[in-house]
Amino acid sequence: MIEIRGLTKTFGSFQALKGIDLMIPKGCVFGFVGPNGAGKSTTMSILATLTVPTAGTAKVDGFDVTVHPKEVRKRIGYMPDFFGVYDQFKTTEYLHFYGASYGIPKAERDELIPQLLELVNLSDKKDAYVDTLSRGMKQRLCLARCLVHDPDLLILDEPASGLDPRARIEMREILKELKSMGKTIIISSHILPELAEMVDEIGVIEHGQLVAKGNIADIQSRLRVNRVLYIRLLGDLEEAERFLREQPHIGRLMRDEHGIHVHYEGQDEEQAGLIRSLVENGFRVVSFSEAQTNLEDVFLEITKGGDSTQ
Ligand SMILES: Nc1ncnc2c1ncn2[C@@H]1O[C@H](COP(=O)(O)OP(=O)(O)OP(=O)(O)O)[C@@H](O)[C@H]1O
Repeated sequence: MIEIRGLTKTFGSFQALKGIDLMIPKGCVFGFVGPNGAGKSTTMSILATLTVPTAGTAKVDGFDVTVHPKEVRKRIGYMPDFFGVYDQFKTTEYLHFYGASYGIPKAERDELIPQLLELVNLSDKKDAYVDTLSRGMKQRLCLARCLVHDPDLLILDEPASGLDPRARIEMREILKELKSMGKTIIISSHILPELAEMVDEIGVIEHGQLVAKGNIADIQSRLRVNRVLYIRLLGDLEEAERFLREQPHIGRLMRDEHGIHVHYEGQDEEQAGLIRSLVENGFRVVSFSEAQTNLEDVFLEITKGGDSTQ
């Protein structure tokens, strides 16, 4: 559905995108993550045909965004990271306005708009003025607007930004429903653990370069994100800590009242050996557990710079 090759964008002498390659298959929900200013919005704006790339190509469903922008626009719904001001409109009028600009006849819109309002849980606000809606409601209305012409691809720039936890959950549920309708979705966000629950793949962008791509488990194993072990022990914890420091693959250690948190760089085999040597050396191990690393850890690991991203 999306085919990006060598995409570059410069603003004056500043290179916002430095040759991005990215393929996103049909039906995929793709999470685009990266720190502020990394180039997410610029990439999305190019896909939405609103920004012209300096070099490289971007295609949507086979159509090049610069050569066939009209074909691209028919196939995409774009939600920017700001909400335009249309405060004189009621929600229904707002959707009619967008529907009409896509050339959808009035009779069709009359049928479609209540369905869209229902999909985004705004049926009870159909006669409300847009400026009286809460931020979460405006975001959902904006999403409904993107769907008015039934596009195959949704480009959503930070749709959950500024929403409270309940509104974020509502947004997530709507996105799940859109996924089940077969839409391809590219979504950017800083709310990484939330993204993890709904995306099939993530791409991490930093300083205008794609530094990692794949499903979260793949990226974790490729980056060898450190495991964090928690070893609960009876007896002298200080002595256990000294012993652990001398073992291979041990990173940072942190002791609490009952045990020791260990940042561990070894694999399963070595980890099994570590348990054995603790026991063989007389340490009374009560439990040995492995904390799950989450997307937040992955993100920090990737964007800390250095060779971990290569
Ligand atoms: N029109 C412009 N003129 C000059 N610089 C720009 C322009 N648009 C974007 N930039 C710069 O390009 C870089 C990438 O911006 P972009 O908005 O794509 O980042 P982002 O990853 O979406 O960040 P955020 O998460 O803060 O929205 C930034 O350094 C930004 O200042």
